[in-house]
Amino acid sequence: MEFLNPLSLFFFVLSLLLFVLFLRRLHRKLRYPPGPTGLPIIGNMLMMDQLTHRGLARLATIYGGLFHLRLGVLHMVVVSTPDMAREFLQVQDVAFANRPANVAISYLTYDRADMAFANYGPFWRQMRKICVIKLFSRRRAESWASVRDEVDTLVEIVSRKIQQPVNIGDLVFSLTRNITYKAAFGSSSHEGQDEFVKILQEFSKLFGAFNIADFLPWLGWIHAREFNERLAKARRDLDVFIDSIIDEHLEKKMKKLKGEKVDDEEDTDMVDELMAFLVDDSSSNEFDDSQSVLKLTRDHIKALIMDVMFGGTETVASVIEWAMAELMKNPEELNKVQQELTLVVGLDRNVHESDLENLPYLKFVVKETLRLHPPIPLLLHETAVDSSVSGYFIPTGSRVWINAWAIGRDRTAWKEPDRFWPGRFQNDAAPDFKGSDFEFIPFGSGRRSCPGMQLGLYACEMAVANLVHCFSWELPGGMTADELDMNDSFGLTAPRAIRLVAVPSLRLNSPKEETGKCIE
Ligand code: HEM
Repeated sequence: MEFLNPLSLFFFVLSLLLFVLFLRRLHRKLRYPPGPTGLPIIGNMLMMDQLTHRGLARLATIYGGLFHLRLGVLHMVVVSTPDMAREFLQVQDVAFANRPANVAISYLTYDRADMAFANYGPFWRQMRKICVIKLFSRRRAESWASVRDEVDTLVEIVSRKIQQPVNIGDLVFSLTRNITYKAAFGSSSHEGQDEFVKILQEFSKLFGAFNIADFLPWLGWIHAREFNERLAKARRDLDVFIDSIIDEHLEKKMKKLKGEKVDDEEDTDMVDELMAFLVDDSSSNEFDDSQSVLKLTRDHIKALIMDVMFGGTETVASVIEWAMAELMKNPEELNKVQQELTLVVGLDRNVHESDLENLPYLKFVVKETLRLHPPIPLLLHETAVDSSVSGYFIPTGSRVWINAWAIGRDRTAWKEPDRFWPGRFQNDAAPDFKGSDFEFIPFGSGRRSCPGMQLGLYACEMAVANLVHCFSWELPGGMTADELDMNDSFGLTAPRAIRLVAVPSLRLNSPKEETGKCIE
């Protein structure tokens, strides 16, 4: 046979050898970062239960500050040190500025018609500009006023529960829901809030639900019908809810144009701001790069409102609850903040916005809380192009998880990293969270960093300041500080696993008799 001809055999073996050498070179060139060995096809999917901020921090102690996992068809790299974070968020940030989205997220954001899940590019840039200028800026007084109003209401509620156990966690979660709801839809539509909260909860569950189609698309038929029906229902519910609010706003706008009288003439909410960009719904969601002014459809408005609700609710509530828990756990720190408040504000009124700039220790407490308990512990990015970091290959479409929680506790960057020690920020050289100190990135850094930082900080500082200034707090049932549970739970955010309950007593001199509200 021709095959057995010695010359042919020689060439066959030679080409095989060359091919193997080529593959080995290619493999060496395309070396993924180190990581645990996976199984064929499913890769490291059996390790799914370890993919929390704590689990990934443990894996980083074995595989290093940059490691690789494969989850079915997905490549995933995990970043756990400040230096690596700088590489991804600053040195090569354009390559890593996309956002990953699973099947549920794509569907529920109207095919990424929002800002938080839009990929980096002209559409995202325009959306971000609108959000920063129109929704979150300091000039948009209504968003900030809603913080003040709701914090006043919080103080009033607690004043009615003196010497009774108060579920601080529940209270601050409804505080931040009220703030964002009011800022988004205006005070007049407060009644529909319970219904909207249910829609949000279902969205949140669906965002995080395990769906095999995300990892092994050819097995997507498993549970597909049931899952897709749930997705469709959730989006329908949101459509009905926000469409009716948009219609109300359109009606109000028409009346104003005709010179008719409308309620809340002066108030503008986020829907009002976004409606200035609304075009006829029959136009598609597609973004035309040449557009100089962004035109929004109803779907864009719905998706953006959901960004605000998700971005601004759990994050802020989680920081307030953790700050209060750390202060209860560390009474000497609580004492220091209260002394500062007494000195600056006095004991005859509650804390005003203008006081905040004179309350450095309060700000250190919020910073230290953000370091130990960043509400978004994992920053989720995606690679836009094939990239190389520290000589390792990271293919297009890889999930990049930046462990802000682990980085905030990095032993090489922080002294006594597990201790709640706000005084560490007293030093002028201490890191700041504005995005250029990569050991402290609770708001992210670079292009995809948080656009709501100022508003979020303001809400955290106002709430914590007023809670500790207007009241003294004790743990319930004789519980000691050492017994207070400090475990967190894991999802897109990392709130306390067990809600904080504490007993308030009045701290200020003269509460108003009829309402119990602190005197102004
Ligand atoms: C203490 C409060 C807050 C913290 C710690 C926080 C943290 C973060 C983080 C870590 C990111 C992702 C950064 C990245 O991927 O690199 C983010 C993004 C975002 N945040 Fe916040 N956030 C807070 C408050 C808010 C508020 C109040 C709003 C809105 C009202 C908001 C809206 C958003 C949006 C829309 C994004 C997506 C930005 C984009 O993808 O371009 N956040 N935030």
